[in-house]
Amino acid sequence: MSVQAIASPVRPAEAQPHAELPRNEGMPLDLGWLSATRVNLSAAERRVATLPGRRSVKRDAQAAWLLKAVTCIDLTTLSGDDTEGRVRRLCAKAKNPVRQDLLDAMGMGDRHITTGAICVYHRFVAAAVDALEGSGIPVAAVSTGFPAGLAPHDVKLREIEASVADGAAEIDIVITREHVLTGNWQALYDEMRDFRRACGPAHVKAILATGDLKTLRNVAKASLVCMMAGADFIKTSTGKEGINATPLVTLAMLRQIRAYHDATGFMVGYKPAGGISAAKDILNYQFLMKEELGRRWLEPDLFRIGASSLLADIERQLEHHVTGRYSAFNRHAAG
Ligand SMILES: O=C[C@H](O)COP(=O)(O)O
Repeated sequence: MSVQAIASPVRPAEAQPHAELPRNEGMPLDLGWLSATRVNLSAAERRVATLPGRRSVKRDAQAAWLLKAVTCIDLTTLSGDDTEGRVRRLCAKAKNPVRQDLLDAMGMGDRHITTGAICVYHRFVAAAVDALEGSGIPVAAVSTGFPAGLAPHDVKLREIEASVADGAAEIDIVITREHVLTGNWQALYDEMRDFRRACGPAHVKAILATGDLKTLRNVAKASLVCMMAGADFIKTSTGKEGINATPLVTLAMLRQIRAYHDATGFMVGYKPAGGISAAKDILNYQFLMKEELGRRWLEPDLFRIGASSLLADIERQLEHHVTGRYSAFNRHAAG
């Protein structure tokens, strides 16, 4: 079977793969639901431990999954030494994330594969919007005092508004971890509600910074509160915590997305981010998404991968798939 046959869900970027989903409108804060929320740690660990052994895909199937992953990457640069030049180079890579000769060899040369988005600091939103004009690739901005999220609340709201005014279609906000660590769910709900309102038409991804939240139960509750307050996506990490995205934390968050969908009918997206740099690792996240939430959640409107260096390894794996040889990492500088 060819990559093309397997990867047929990888559609041209300009086409709408599915009817636009209704946005998560949120719901009143339900403290009873929260206090009943539990995570069975040992069962979750067992579930995650069996994942790589049970689902290994090879050759054409693996190439198809990896191409699908490319379409879900929020290609990211979030460094103190970022420059407009670096952001523009990243945008060029987002438009052509995989070499044309490799795509042609896989029968995917006409699919106009792009990354899901570009993710940058507010300062670079306007330049990224300009560089991506006509491509259909959205710009995501990390606002709200990223990565600590400890700026004054009104300053965070102004930052969101400024990013939207500059053309950001998606805003990745960071929550105040203290609200979770002190169990102040009302404060977290109110904060998230305000962020959602400030985003207006821009979609909002709530970064939980799971590595700071101490327990999986806290992660599960914070996920629920952010969804109740209207988050379009929940996202694991800023990439700056000591522990970033993991399959275990993913499982805890996906189970809450499922529970929220069962209760409200709203489909909320998921974004693992931080420390995901190996192609083989992203396959596990994709399998978890498919098994826990279903095929629909593999599309870029419900699944994003926050990563600054994953694309380089995916391209290397695809080159190996096509040519039988691995190239050096320095041949894949961007992404
Ligand atoms: O949101 C995305 C992350 O900041 C990217 O983290 P990374 O540089 O570890 O891939």
